Amino acid sequence: MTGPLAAPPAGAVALCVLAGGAGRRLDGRDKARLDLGDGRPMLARVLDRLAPWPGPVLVSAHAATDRARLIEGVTARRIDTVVGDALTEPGGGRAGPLAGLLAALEAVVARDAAVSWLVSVPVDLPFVPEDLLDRLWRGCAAGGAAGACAVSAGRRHPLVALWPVSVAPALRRALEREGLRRAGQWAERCGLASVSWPARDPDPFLNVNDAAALAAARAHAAPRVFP
Ligand SMILES: Nc1nc2c(ncn2[C@@H]2O[C@H](COP(=O)(O)OP(=O)(O)OP(=O)(O)O)[C@@H](O)[C@H]2O)c(=O)[nH]1
Repeated sequence: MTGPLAAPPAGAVALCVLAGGAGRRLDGRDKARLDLGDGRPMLARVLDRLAPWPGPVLVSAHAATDRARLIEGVTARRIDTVVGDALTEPGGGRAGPLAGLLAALEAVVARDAAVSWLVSVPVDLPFVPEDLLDRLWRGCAAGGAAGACAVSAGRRHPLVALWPVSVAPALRRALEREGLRRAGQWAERCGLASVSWPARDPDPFLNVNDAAALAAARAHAAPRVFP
């Protein structure tokens, strides 16, 4: 980043919601479509919390053909592009979230020269903080880093991060030639600044990975009914 700008230039930061997972710990349910009891699919919830996003909005699916299923019930939200994964495992299996991140980075590099950064957010974070871009940006600028990654309760969340789009070729090399798959390793390699969020209940990065986390998220998200 050149100079600690107080805010990103308009249109310079894309958003990518990663939604191409298999959801194995939730018996294969599509997390993007989970309703926490507030009448919205989780993808809509995440987009609502981060709206209005001041740049292109992408959703990363495993295959671009997943588009119709993914955006059903979400059409009132702004989605500029749904991208399919940039690579798969031999046989067509999922290569993991970094394959989705790469697809999004390559898509914005190819289509929009005004975009220099991209924020990735997994779709299974229904309480993602509304000040995500602001704090990641300021943490990145303050640390003189290339990008920034969210931390809560002492844990790094390598997929909740601000990336310079210029890392796309290096990410492709790492995925294809080294077989790198772990997001934490990739974040480490990019030298991202760590940006901590204050503790709160629920944790702003509560991750709906399994039945227990889904129950906890539902307890926090459902509209309260007062007698
Ligand atoms: N585009 C894309 N996104 C993925 C892929 N694998 C995981 N993700 C997304 O990355 C985020 C973190 O995924 P995980 O929780 O590790 O995996 P998951 O598939 O959602 O769940 P499990 O199968 O239970 O591990 C979620 O938002 C997923 O939708 C993939 O192969 N491609």
